Amino acid sequence: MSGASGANGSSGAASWVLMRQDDNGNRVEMARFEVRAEAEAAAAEFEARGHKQLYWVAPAVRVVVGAALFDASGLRVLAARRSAPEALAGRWEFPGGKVEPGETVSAALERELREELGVTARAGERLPGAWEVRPGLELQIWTASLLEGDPQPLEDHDELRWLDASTLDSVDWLPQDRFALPHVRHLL
Ligand SMILES: Nc1nc2c([nH]c(=O)n2[C@H]2C[C@H](O)[C@@H](COP(=O)(O)OP(=O)(O)OP(=O)(O)O)O2)c(=O)[nH]1
Repeated sequence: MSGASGANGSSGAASWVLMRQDDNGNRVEMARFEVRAEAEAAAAEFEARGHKQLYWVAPAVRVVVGAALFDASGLRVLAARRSAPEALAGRWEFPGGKVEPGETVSAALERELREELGVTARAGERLPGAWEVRPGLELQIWTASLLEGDPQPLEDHDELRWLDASTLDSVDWLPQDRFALPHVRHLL
């Protein structure tokens, strides 16, 4: 299958996935492709073998993980104000970033918090929901606990603010993040 980058997506450019659903309704990602026609050809090849599985091609979705980072008391969560790009500057978000190919979401969260805020944090659980940032990019929010360090706006942000249940709505959140606020509030 030329053009495939393997089930773990070793190529950052791969943007089409070949999916399979078996008799029990289980869906698995079989391979990733950079070129849609190659993914379609692979799907047709499998279909032609006449097994009972279903094969189809779908756009690969890349995850952006946002961290609902709680302080030691568990009563405050960190919001970060973006400094770039221009279209998003001034809006508030949960610190985080894109999951790299082959990286787990928890590892990406911990890496982004180290890079962006200079802290050591441990990823917790995923909150319900997923929101499209733009086609092919999906935002998930995960909880995180601060283990070490005092968060600083080292990259991508120009201000940080700890918010509690009474101030959670006081900043101008990015639209996708607003959907996650009820779940975050529930934990405060
Ligand atoms: N990090 C983060 N990004 C968000 C949130 N909500 C939201 O819409 N976004 C958008 C903003 C960006 O378009 C995109 C994430 O990009 P990013 O710039 O944070 O990712 P990154 O650190 O991996 O950046 P890069 O390496 O690709 O430059 O998702 C959020 O809560 N956290």
